Amino acid sequence: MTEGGIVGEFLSLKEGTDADLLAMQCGDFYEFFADDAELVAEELDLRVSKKSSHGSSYPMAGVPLSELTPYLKALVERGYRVAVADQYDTEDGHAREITRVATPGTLIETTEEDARYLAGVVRVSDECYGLAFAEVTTGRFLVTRIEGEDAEARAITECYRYDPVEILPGPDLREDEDFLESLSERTDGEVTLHEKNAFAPGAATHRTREQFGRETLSSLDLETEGPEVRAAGAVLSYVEETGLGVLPSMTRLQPYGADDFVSCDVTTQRNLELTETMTGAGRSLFGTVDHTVTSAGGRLLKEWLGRPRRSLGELHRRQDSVGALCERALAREDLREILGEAYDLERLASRATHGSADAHALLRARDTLALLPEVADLIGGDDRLAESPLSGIIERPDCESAATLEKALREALAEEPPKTLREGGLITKGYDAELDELVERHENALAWIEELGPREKADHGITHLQVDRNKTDGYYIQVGKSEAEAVPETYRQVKTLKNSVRFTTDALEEREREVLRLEERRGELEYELFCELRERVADRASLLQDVGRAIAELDSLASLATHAVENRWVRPELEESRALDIEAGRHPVVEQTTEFVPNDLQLSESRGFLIVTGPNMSGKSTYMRQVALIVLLAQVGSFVPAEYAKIGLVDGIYTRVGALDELAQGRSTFMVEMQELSNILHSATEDSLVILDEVGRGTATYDGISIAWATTEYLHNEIRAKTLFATHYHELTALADHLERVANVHVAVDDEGNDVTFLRTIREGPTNRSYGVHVADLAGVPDPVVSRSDEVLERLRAEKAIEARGEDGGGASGSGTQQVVFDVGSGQFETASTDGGSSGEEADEQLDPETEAVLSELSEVELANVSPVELMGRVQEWQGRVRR
Ligand SMILES: Nc1ncnc2c1ncn2[C@@H]1O[C@H](COP(=O)(O)OP(=O)(O)OP(=O)(O)O)[C@@H](O)[C@H]1O
Repeated sequence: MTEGGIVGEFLSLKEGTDADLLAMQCGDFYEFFADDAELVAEELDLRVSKKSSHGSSYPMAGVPLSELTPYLKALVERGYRVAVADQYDTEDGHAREITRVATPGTLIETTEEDARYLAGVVRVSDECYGLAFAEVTTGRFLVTRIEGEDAEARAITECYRYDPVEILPGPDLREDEDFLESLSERTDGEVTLHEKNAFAPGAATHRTREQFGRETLSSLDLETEGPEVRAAGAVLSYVEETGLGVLPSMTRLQPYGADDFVSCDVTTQRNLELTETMTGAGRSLFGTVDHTVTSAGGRLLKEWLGRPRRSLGELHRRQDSVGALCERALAREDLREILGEAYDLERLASRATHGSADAHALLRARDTLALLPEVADLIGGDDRLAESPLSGIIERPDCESAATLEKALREALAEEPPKTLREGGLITKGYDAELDELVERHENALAWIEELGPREKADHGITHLQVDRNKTDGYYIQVGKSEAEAVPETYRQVKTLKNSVRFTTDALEEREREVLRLEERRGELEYELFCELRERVADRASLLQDVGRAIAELDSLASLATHAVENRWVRPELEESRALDIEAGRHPVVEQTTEFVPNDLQLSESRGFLIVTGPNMSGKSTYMRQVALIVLLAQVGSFVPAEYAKIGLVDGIYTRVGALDELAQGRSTFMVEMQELSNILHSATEDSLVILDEVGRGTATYDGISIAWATTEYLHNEIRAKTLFATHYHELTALADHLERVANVHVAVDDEGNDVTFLRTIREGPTNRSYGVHVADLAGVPDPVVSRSDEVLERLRAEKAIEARGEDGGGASGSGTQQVVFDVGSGQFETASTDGGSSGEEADEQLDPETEAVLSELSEVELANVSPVELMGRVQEWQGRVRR
């Protein structure tokens, strides 16, 4: 350190932290110096001034103490990690030390409704990952282990699901650029390289035990030193290191297993537009079904949509609750009205433990706790709701303790406290005897001063006299200039103004000192009492979290019920089977903006694979997504857009549809398509739902058909997953005749005359033609091109340049053209030239009679009855006849 003084102190503190910026308290301001000042000024539009220190001049930018929070938030949201150094008194002046580092994952002062997860990711081997997700604003703390061949992809999917704002990769991952790149493609999280030791098995286990209790790991069946525990330990150490003091709000370690939830990989979540649309425009599923009235409810509903469940019991519980709320419209509206008053208790709990909750925050906690009995009465007072699982939800938190805490807050807090914490006015009368006495003395002293003016006026006959107070002069008696001479001797002049003179007296000064002393003492005592109260609330963090969670759950369920009623959704029958039976199903998002044509779907043990054909734009994709979304909603516990639905539970939903966003990233569409296909073929099981839209389209036709063909066979024969496959390759429709569980459906169009009308109705069987040229016309392609396309199409149709051939060998016809036929029996393409006669149907038809006769004799030879010599003679004879 070369510089001394305040800037020297700043620079030396800065050197000791790996944060990007340092905000250092200097009296009533947090100051940034040198390069930091320039950068912060630029980012936040602050004024830069100059600070001279030890003969040099440095840029300086500052924000008042009370305004640090919004500035910190803005800097952190722009990706900076900001260290904060606070000032404290020492015997010979002040000293400063870094008390916390604000980073994306540990920013508690957020106003965003979305969860802000901090993730730890540990890799033990290619097939074993441990993950921890902590939300410092609510104290949630989840861990999971992912094992198996596709562990990496699934670990990334988990990260996508929680969309962490900050990620701490373990020691084995930080060098793996491919992994880090995938992570940054899939999430917006900042990657932070936290110290390697924090991930060490022993240290991490120790820390996790310290946080959640010694026995927690074994009671939760978590392996000591396991990868998820290592991730958890690292996250805890990071939160501690950033100095936020929110660790106490992390009260519960929640392990979860992949088997609890329906697998729904990143691609599928994006394709189905669960929480965001692919183009950024329009509504996502969440945007459509979200009617929650609290931010915690909204967060939970979003989480539910991203995490459909596999447990019939849990789903039935949610359905029963939604069902009861659907039936009781008035009670539902009352419930939503009460919940609408609730504040985010989970976040309040974190702010209390962090020490950043002010009196208004505690009042909000109090008011929200007070809603609990109201909600319980409402549910208990309605038979239908009372017998539903809703009553279990409201009884889950410890209502008695909640009432006690609410009472304590009611008895302590003043109704309209000031925003600041050190000026008094926070605590209500009757809470603390010492404070009451102080307040009384303070009020008496103030009353004495208040009465001083009228008293002096009366005693000394002065008309223009008033007693007032300001910052520089303190209390004073102000007398009009004309009467200034008439004041008694006890008055001492302190200031002369244009029209008046200010005086003080010994008695007033004494009272003033008393008032100031009492004010200071009152401020201190109230602050102490407030901090005690806040600590008491912080100690009950887990109670607040429970109540907050119950409110969020009720809100999400009421939201699902509201949407179901408003949109005539029905309760699906759920069962453990392979059935999927949907009558008059609709797309939950498209139905909001379109006169939607409902469609059915039937899948069963014997019919598990649908090939969906139909013209472009007819509605194939919409139909398939609608099916996937209905299944997903059913496994969230929601009602579904249909007249009737029976859903056999699935263990995963996999989709392969357009790849808009990947295109924007400049990757080859076909490559992406094949990677996605590969993921599906690796991950899907017999119990999964697979949606394939146009697989193989991005490459040459033959390659495309071959891949589509082989994929169908593999899904049908090996994986046996429930599948919907939309294709423009009509050749594939022939598969229905050959693969037992494959059936064809098509989207019907009415093409009477020259016009094509999309009927949007799904019918059994394959479509007989495509309507691409018509869509080109609709899209405004110039007329000459459209009419020429029509001509070319007619020719191609007449000549049947590509068509399928079944095992019976029928199907192809025509003459004089090159034929490409697909032999269903062999699964191979054959190219046949009708004049060349090398192979295929056309060649057969053109054989001359002599050759035909030879072939017929050949086929009749019974090898067992012919000697080799005789056979050679006959072959020689046949050759002679054919070669002629
Ligand atoms: N059942 C329906 N009722 C009303 N409108 C529908 C229905 N199905 C689809 N649509 C509308 O039809 C349009 C085309 O649908 P979609 O994209 O599903 O067609 P597609 O057959 O998959 O097209 P392509 O083959 O070109 O990908 C969309 O705008 C959609 O909103």
